[in-house]
Amino acid sequence: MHSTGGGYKVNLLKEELQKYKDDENKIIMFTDSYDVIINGAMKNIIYRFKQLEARIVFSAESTCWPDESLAESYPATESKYKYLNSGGYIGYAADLYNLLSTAPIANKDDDQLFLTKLFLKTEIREKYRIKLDYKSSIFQNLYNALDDIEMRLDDVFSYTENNKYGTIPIVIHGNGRSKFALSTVGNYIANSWNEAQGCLVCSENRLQLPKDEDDYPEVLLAVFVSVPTPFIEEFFQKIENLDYPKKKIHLFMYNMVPYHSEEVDKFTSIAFEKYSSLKKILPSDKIGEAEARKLALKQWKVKKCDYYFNVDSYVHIDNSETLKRLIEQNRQILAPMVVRPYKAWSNFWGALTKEGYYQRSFDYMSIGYGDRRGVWNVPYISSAYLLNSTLLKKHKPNYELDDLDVDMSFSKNFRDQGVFMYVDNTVEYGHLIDPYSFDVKRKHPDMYELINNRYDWEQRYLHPEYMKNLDPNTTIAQPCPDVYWFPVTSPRFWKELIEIVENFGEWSDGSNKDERLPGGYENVPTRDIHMNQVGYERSWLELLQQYVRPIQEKVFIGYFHDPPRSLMNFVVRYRPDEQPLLRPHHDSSTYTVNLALNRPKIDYEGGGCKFIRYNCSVENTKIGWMLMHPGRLTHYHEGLLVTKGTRYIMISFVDP
Ligand SMILES: O=C(O)CCC(=O)C(=O)O
Ligand SMILES: [Fe+2]
Repeated sequence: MHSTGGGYKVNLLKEELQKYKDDENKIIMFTDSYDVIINGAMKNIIYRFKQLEARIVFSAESTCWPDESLAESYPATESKYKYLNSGGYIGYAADLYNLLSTAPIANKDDDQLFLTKLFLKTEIREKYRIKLDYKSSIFQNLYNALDDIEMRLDDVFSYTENNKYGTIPIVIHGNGRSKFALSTVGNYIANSWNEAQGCLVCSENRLQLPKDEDDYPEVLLAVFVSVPTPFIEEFFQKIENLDYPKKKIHLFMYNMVPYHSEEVDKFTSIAFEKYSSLKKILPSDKIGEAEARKLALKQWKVKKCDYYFNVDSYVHIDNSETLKRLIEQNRQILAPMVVRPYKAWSNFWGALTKEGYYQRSFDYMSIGYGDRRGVWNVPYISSAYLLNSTLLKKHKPNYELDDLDVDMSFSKNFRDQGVFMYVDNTVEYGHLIDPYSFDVKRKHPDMYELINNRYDWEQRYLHPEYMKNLDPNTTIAQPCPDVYWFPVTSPRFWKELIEIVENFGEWSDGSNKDERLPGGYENVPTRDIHMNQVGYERSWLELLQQYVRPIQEKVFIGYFHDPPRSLMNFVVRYRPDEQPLLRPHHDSSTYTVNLALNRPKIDYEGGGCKFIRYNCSVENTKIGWMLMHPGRLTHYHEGLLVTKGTRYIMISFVDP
């Protein structure tokens, strides 16, 4: 407002001041409004004004604007905030009226320039005892001052402290390019959030969904599969689980990844009957993402839906209440906060660099980790968000701004229009998948996601009972002396691991000659496929480190080796007509792990592992359960004869 048009503010104020032009005791404060937050009581403002011993006080800032050349005419001061800012001032009515009447100002003129020129005239300055608020006792202009201020949160009152001058300013002004900093501060001050009660504004202006589901607002649910995404089955399952009447949802399904066609079809063929309508864009339609997003918005209008709920394929909506809660929160643009588990990557930014890219805000981690909960005004959201159709009256989403990608365009478009975007972490809504290194050329690529998407990998591939192993009260089973036995992987893991190796298919020939080994010789050969042949070595070693090592430390006490080292990790295949058994031997390992990948008496007959020194065999091996035993000296062992079918096991020689 400082540029053309600021003069209008002065003229309006002057007109209003007419009423009090002779009042020498009435105190009047003027502030801008759309970029100002007042965080304190009137009596405190008056108290501080009186302490400044002036008739008129202007707010001060560190940049001389709009006419830099006036800087040298300013009175000398130690303060960093040397220059007048016209966004806030306070004074006695009569003095203010007379000051503003000293000279005329056109509506289109710059108010800051006008007031600066008055201030710079010594006789006027002295006549009205005009001072600048050098220490931000009342006014804090945020531009170029963000390093001077710090958010202070206490049990009842949140405030910004000016560290440079030890003051607690009351009128906070997001001047110039500090608008987003003001929004950040505004998440806390003016009774928005405090330490004791958390978010105070979250319960304001909420919307109550109707009792009868038939009266629920209609939602355009736009699902975007734009990149190959791990754990897409679970993604669709969670969409399906959303607790919202499907007949009130119009579905827009965009898929541009041929690999996901099957899952998308599976989902939409069921969705087709349940949802109010379905529009589907397939890879063969050859429609780019930005274009598709435009079509989705169009569909929103065609179907006249009250809301637009965007969910990208790498957002798992774990909380089935999400859609309802977002609607109830009643904002124009609201994103459920989602974060990559164990990482700091989320679907919002707390602050922006000058160039408009990501910057970590002072509260980013507290919000991301959920230490602070609320509904936060932020400069960037993506991936999952609810738009209210009231937005469309004045504003249009735009996914194609300048050369920016769709997400950057989306947020920048609203920032530029001054529309606030919020992210909600009042509860857990879900989490983000990291699609970055997902390689769909592999067989069962999700199996390879232990490192990048550990949380989801565990949900799908870790044995449901695994965690119990770690409970100090759980004794690990010991079918033979110093042979431990525990569940590690889920049924799906063994099924897919077998399919990975069988799909690869290049089983060793079972002879002593083995080109895959450094010496080229295997003393006790098996028919096997090594994990490095199917690209699974890194994942498997991670599995050993994350899930096997803790149990090793529990049962073989005093032995620590982190990470476990293992050069030989392989799936063994026993068949009556191929290699049906393995003769007695020692392993070249400190300890060996032996994971059963299929079921005795169902998938094969015979088989098992016998520990000769103890005359003890484990034949009733359990799928997904792992045997762990010392490799040498005491645990001389053999693989027992398989008489029918195929037996698969996964072996590692740990710390050879
Ligand atoms: O068949 C078994 O369970 C034992 C396999 C084994 O000892 C090995 O591969 O070294
Ligand atoms: Fe062995």
